Parts: sequence; C-alpha cells; structure tokens
Amino acid sequence: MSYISEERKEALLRRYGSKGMKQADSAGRRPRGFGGPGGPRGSIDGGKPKNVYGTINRLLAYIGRDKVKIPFVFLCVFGSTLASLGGSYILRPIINNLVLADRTAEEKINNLIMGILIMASIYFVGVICSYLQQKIMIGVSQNALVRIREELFSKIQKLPLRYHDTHAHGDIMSRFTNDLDSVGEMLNNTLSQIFSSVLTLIGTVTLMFITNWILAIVTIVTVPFLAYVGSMIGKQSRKYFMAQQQALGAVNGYIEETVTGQKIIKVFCHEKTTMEEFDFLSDDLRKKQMKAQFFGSIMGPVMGNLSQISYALSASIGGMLCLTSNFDIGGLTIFTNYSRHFSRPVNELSHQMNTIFAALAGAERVFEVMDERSEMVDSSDAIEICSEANRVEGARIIKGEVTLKNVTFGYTPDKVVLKNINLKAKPGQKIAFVGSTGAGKTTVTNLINRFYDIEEGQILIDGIDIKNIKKDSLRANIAMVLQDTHLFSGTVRENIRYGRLDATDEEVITAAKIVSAHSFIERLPDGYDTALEGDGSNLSQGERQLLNIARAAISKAPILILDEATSSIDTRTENTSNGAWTN
Ligand SMILES: Nc1ncnc2c1ncn2[C@@H]1O[C@H](COP(=O)(O)OP(=O)(O)OP(=O)(O)O)[C@@H](O)[C@H]1O
Repeated sequence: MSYISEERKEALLRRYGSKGMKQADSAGRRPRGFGGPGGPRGSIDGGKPKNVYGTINRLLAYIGRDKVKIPFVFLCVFGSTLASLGGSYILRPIINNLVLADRTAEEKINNLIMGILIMASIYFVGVICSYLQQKIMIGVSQNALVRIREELFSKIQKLPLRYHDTHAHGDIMSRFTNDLDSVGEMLNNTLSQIFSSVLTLIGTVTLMFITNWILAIVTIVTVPFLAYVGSMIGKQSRKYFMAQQQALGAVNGYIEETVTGQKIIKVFCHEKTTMEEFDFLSDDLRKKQMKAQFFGSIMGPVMGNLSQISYALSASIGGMLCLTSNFDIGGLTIFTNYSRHFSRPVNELSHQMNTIFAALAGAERVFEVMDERSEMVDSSDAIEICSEANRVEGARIIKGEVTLKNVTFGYTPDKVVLKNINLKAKPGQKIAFVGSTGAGKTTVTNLINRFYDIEEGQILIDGIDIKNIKKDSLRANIAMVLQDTHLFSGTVRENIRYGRLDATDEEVITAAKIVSAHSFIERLPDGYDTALEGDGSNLSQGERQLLNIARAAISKAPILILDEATSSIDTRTENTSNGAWTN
C-alpha cells in the first residue's frame, strides 16, 4: 500500500528540489558538458550575467596593481601556444629529411638529431612559458579572490538584520562558496585558456593553409557538422544534468530534514511514510542520473569518432596528393596531426565561454550583496556612552534608564507591530513584559538595541536619543540574551569571555557563579576548558542558556535584556541567578 499521493510526490520534488539545489552545487559537483568532463558550475542555476562589461570592469578593479602582470601572462600564453604549434611544425623537415633519397644515412641521422634538439628546445621554452603563466596568474587571481572574500565578509557584518531576515542563510553561504569558486576558477584558468584556444585555433588554421590549402578547406568544411552534433548532444546533456542536480538536491534536502527531525518522526510514527517518500525521491534521482550520465559519457566518443572521419578524409586525399602532385610526406604527417587536434580548441572555447558566463553571473551575485545598504552609519556628532563600572575615556557615563516615547514600528510598511508604546525602566528596576505570542515583546528589545530603527517616536537612554549614540557603544552597554541560544566552537571559558574579551579567568568564574552555572561547569570533563561541540549540543538546553546569560553577565553592561532566556532553566536556579545579579 502506498502512503504518498501523486500530489505529495509533486510537492516533494518541487519543495526539496529547489531547496537542495544550492547544497548540491555548493558541494562542487559539476555537470558533464560540451567539450570535457566538467561543465560550468554556475550553469546549474541557469544564471546569465546581466551586465557583462560592468562586471568585468569591477572584477578588474579587484585585480588592482596586479593588472601590470596580466600582459606578461598573455605573453607567456602566446609563447607556449607558439611553441606547441611550432614544435609540431618542425616534424615536417625532420620526416622529409628521412625520406629524401639524395642523402646519406649519416647525413640523415645528423639532421634527425639536430631536428630533435631544435624541437626539444622549442618545447622546453613552451614548458617554461606555461609554468610562468600558471604561477603568475594563480598569484594574481588568489590576491583578487582574497580581496573580494574579505570585502564580502566585512559587508555581511555590516548588513542590517533586516537583510538577514529576508535572505536564506544557505543563499548567503552559497555566494561565499559556489559563486566565489566559479570566479576563482575563471581567474585561475579560463581567461588564459581562452586566449590560448583562440591563438591555437588561428595558428592551426594558418599552418594548415600554409601546409596544404586544399586539405585545409576539406577539414574546415566538416567543422559546422561537428559543431552541430556537439551542440545537440551538449543541449541534451545540460538538460538532463540540470534535472539530475535538482533530483540530487531533493534527496540531499530530504536527508538533511529527516536526520535533524528524527525525534519528531519517531514521536509521530512517520518512519514508514518517510521511508516511502525517500524511496520515491531516490528512484527519481536514479532515472535522471542514468540519462544525464549517458549523454555526458557519449559526448567524447561521438565527437572523437566524428573527427576521425574528417581525419580519414584528409589523410586519404593527402595521400593521393603525395602520389599525384609534389605534396611532401612530412607535410602530410603534420597536417593530419593538426587536423586531428583542430576540433579541440573549438570544443574548449564553447566550454570556456560557459564557464566565464557562469563565473560572471556568480560575480554579480557577490556584488549584489556588496551593493546592499549597510546598517545606518553613526552621525558625525554621535556620542559614546559607558557605565560607572566600565569607564571609557571621553564617553558619557550612564546609569541605564531606558525610555520609550510614543514608539510606533513595523517590520514591513503594511503591518504595524508596535503602536504608540510608552514605557520607562529606571536604573536598577526589573521590568517584565507579559503578552500573547507575537505581541511584540522581542520587537521592543530589537529596537532598544537598534537592530531596527524606528520610524516614529523616540527611544532614550538616560535622556539621550539612541540615534545620537554610536551603535557599537550602545550595544556594548546593553547585555542581551536572545531567545535562541548560540554558542561558538571553543571552550566554555572562551564562550563566556565572548561577552568581554579582556575579562580575566577570575571574572569568567565570577560571572558563571553569578548565574549559577559554575557548579555544572565544574562537573564537565575539563571544567571551563571543556570544548563545546556544534553549538553546545553536548550540553542541556538549560545549561546552554546559563552560558549565554553568563556571557551577558561578564559584559558589565548597565542594561540587561533577557528575552525568554530562562525558559529552560529550573525555577530554583532561575531565582538564584536573578537574585545574585549585580548589574
Ligand atoms: N523579522 C521580522 N520580519 C517581519 N515580521 C516579524 C519579524 N519578526 C517578528 N515579526 C512579526 O512581528 C510580530 C511581533 O513579533 P515578536 O517576535 O516581537 O513577538 P513576541 O511577543 O516576542 O512573541 P513570542 O512570545 O512568541 O516570542 C509578530 O507578528 C511577528 O510575526
């Protein structure tokens, strides 16, 4: 008996497919496409750059002073391509020397050795050029990538909370991983490869015409046919590859959700349905993968066999020309060699163009984040504040009186969450907000901290409008324990010290004692030096909350905001920690 309906199957593919796409491609899996085993990464999204020239110009700006090295890179590419073409052209006199009847065996051997030495020297110069080109280009691109990555990371720190609320974390992460990866790949290899492919193509065609114009025309005539077949298979391959990525994403997304939701699955006895849904997604992946792999794997052999036809054609016509006219054997050998490799730069160019477009689309997604408006900058006359216990030079000492005057606020213009709110919290006073779910309690705390700015009304600290206080200074004076606990990878001590980086070990212990966390920390295997795993998953929910509160306690901030921070703490510990609070 089937547990899942057709509608549910469709929904599964739709929901998990789009959800898992990013995970699948951020894992770096690449499509098999036209002209090689790996296709462009970003093409999975079908991303096309909107402003090619603008984006290229912006990327060039990140290359900065390294720009002067680029002409040298191109010179090296020019050298290595010329060496590769020229090296094989030397084969012509070498072979002709061997078949000429008017030379002695000794002369032939001497000429052969000389020819081989010249050929080896040319290839050696090519190797040096390739080495230099790679070395310089990798340096240039890595420098540029570091600059982009650092600027993006710094931008993420400056973005207002509103941005994070409206963008999925996975999306932001994929700009760091997937998009930057494709930009890196383009800068590392693709630019110089394109130049090399174009040069190789022009060089090969020229040499083919120089060697024998009749054979050159015969070979070139077959190109449109090869390109047509290649693009047809490529199109199919891309289509099925995208379907495969989507199916892979669906499987990954489903696994992720069921692994994290195992407890709930068991509680509601959904194991069988879950299994059946997974089987369906897995089978869907199998079908799409088979097609994608098939088209991906026939591309090489089909193109190879087709170019053999052109090879055979030029070899036979060339053979006849040798017999009937004065076309030399050496010329025929190098010509067949060129014609065999002739389709390679054509294939590579189309593959490289895809990679470039994917990388530019990736770069645009990165620049999109950089162009977002940062959190509002402090006004030039904004002041700093500090507490008596934590004096800062030049800062105004505050006691911690918080006033909300006629505050009206909504996250979106169409929905007002707080309307005309007035309240006053005096220094030393404890105030609790009680209200139904979604009433706006967390919102009030978000506003005091200036996670969001209000449109109407005023929020004052000791009579100073918070808009006139430097943001960093304001937040340093408000210790906030959020609804969601968050602990960083590190020891218990480091996590508490996150509240004030210059706190001594004694202060860490005092803060833990204040919030009644000391005794449980002592019982941990390494006490304060116990390493916390994955957001503190080796602790209980209440213990995690206590560490978050200790982190707030150590900060010596005159204002403390607890947003349901004690919901998982037993009442006795809650009372002791509340009572012992000294701020
Ligand atoms: N980032 C946001 N973007 C848009 N709307 C939001 C956002 N955060 C909260 N809201 C909405 O604002 C309203 C107030 O939310 P808030 O989190 O302040 O409630 P709360 O009183 O703290 O609720 P709870 O007791 O459940 O924590 C809710 O209707 C909520 O849907």
